[in-house]
Amino acid sequence: MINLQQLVLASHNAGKLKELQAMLGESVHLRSIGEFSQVEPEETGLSFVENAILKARNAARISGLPALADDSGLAVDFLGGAPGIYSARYADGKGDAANNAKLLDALKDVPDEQRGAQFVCVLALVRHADDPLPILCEGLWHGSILRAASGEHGFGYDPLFWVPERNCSSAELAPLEKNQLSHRARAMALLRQRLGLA
Ligand SMILES: O=c1nc[nH]c2c1ncn2[C@H]1C[C@H](O)[C@@H](COP(=O)(O)OP(=O)(O)OP(=O)(O)O)O1
Ligand SMILES: [Mg+2]
Repeated sequence: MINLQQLVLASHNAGKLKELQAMLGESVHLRSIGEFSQVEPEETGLSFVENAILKARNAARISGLPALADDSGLAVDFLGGAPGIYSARYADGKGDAANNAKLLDALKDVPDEQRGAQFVCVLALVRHADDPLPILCEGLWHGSILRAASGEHGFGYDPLFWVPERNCSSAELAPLEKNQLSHRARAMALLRQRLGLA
């Protein structure tokens, strides 16, 4: 059994930490890998699953604790699933605003009906760095890409992601609402089931 009192989140993204901690509730305390190291591992995998496992193993090795990793991104239909696993690096590491500007530009001549996209989240949980059986859970969130940014909540591509079931952007959702609908929420619901927390 995994000791969830001492679980490290293998992420340097404060937005993910906030959302995942809110979903897990107070019974699980997520410690940030930033407490142990500021060095981010190179995400050399070719899939969300590979990168999630790589980040989880790295954090478990550094901290000596069980580790949870989140590898996520935005897959845009018109772009053949790009930026996908490269979402964080889409504008060569210049950050969220540059990523969003590049995406708007790539889709500037694309009509509404071809602007479909999915947020993807893979969670990987390892008991220790060499765990041969990581727990893997995936969540998808279907929407489309707006023509301009809208909303102040969330992080990353949220201001560009239209949520059809709520008729607003993901950055216009209250945090509690995003945490019930998102790709991350879906992956976490599966993880909770697997861990017997649901
Ligand atoms: O709910 C979301 N709302 C908006 N944008 C999102 C979301 N979820 C992932 N994203 C975007 C942010 C980043 O461009 C990429 C994740 O990249 P990803 O490598 O998994 O995370 P990261 O580098 O920010 O932190 P870390 O690797 O330390 O966990 O997808
Ligand atoms: Mg990353």
